[in-house]
Amino acid sequence: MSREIFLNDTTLRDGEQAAGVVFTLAEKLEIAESLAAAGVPEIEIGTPVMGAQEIEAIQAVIALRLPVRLTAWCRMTPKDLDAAIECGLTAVNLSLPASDIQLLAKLGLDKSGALETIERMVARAAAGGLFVAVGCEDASRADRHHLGRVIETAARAGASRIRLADTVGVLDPFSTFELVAHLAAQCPVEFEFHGHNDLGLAGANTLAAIRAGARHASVTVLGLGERAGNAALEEVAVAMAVLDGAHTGIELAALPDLACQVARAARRQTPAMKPIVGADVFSHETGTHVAGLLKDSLTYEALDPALVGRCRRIVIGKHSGATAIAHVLSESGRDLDPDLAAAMVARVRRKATEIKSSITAPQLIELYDWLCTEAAGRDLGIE
Ligand SMILES: CC(=O)SCCNC(=O)CCNC(=O)[C@H](O)C(C)(C)COP(=O)(O)OP(=O)(O)OC[C@H]1O[C@@H](n2cnc3c(N)ncnc32)[C@H](O)[C@@H]1OP(=O)(O)O
Ligand SMILES: O=C(O)CCC(=O)C(=O)O
Repeated sequence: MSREIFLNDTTLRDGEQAAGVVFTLAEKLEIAESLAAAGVPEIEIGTPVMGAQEIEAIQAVIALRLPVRLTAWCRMTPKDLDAAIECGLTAVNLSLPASDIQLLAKLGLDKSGALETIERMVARAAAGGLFVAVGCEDASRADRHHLGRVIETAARAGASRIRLADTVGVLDPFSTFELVAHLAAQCPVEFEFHGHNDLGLAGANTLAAIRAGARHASVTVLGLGERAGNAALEEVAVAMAVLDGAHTGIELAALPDLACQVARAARRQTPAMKPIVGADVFSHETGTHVAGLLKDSLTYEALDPALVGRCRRIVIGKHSGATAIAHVLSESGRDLDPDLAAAMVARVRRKATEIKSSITAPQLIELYDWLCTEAAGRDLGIE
């Protein structure tokens, strides 16, 4: 992909909206520093109108003078905008629902009222010298004609970017591609996609949006965010690198540590099979896979673990074959006698079934030593 793509991180805003998640001031500062060090170009750091504590945190992040754009989420109201200005922010995401259901039920506003609000509030923010992104909340359920008019109105009033949000996560990659291609083509300013993961599609939808023309995408570390979360920074950045050869400026090898840091601060467990950063995603147990991998790692790996600062792990367990077992034994200087291979595989399988787990290297050595002792006993005629 030749276009430059910007992955804008909203861990500190949408990520912290995940139920029960609270970052301390110190954690916010550390996360912001790590995001910047990892090459994230823009961080949405909070919601100024939440009050003094949030404003203090936003000001503290600003004071770090990180080499990134800092933005904050604001409802499209003077009160929210003033709170952002009080923080000293120079960029804001001014958000207004785009769908009828949200406009009417939440705000009691019709479409023309929404357009008037956008015109008035964007002009006000832009006149104050702010970089203005307009967030179209629930855009994926909005009327397309209205979305076109939102884009036109916001751009005319001085917005520099439009953010299309799939707020309740109802798009799929096909509908995302089609919608973004349609809107980005008529958008005279930058275009951002903000996906949610309610159907497990946020990452895929984000890639589809980028391929359809979005130059910006919202992401969060680990996909932390409202309900099922957002598109995960680590998944989108790595998928773009591996599938499209695209460079987002993100330091891929920094992502696992960043994920640990955010998981700790969020007090969330990272699932072992979470792509890129989960404990087991570069671990291989299955016999045929390990036999293939030992010949050429491309047989069973989408990416080289080293790309993201990780290591491949061969695990011995219920599904191991003789090649894997011989390989692990060789690491402790033991040669698996070909005559004992089938018996060793059977013992490993029995042991793994018994303990319902994988087998550690010391356990494997113990099994092998017993087998050798038994075999030697048989050779000597001792039963
Ligand atoms: C999809 C998203 O994630 S968008 C991001 C949402 N972020 C947040 O909500 C941040 C955390 N929220 C809060 O701290 C609080 O809800 C606050 C400070 C924003 C508002 O607090 P309160 O004044 O107590 O309002 P409350 O939460 O009860 O209701 C939300 C109000 O915002 C209004 N509102 C919601 N979205 C918008 C919008 N985009 N533009 C203008 N007004 C809006 C609602 O109509 C409602 O107003 P009402 O009280 O007149 O009915
Ligand atoms: O307002 C926006 O830009 C996006 C807000 C959001 O987090 C969402 O709609 O999911």
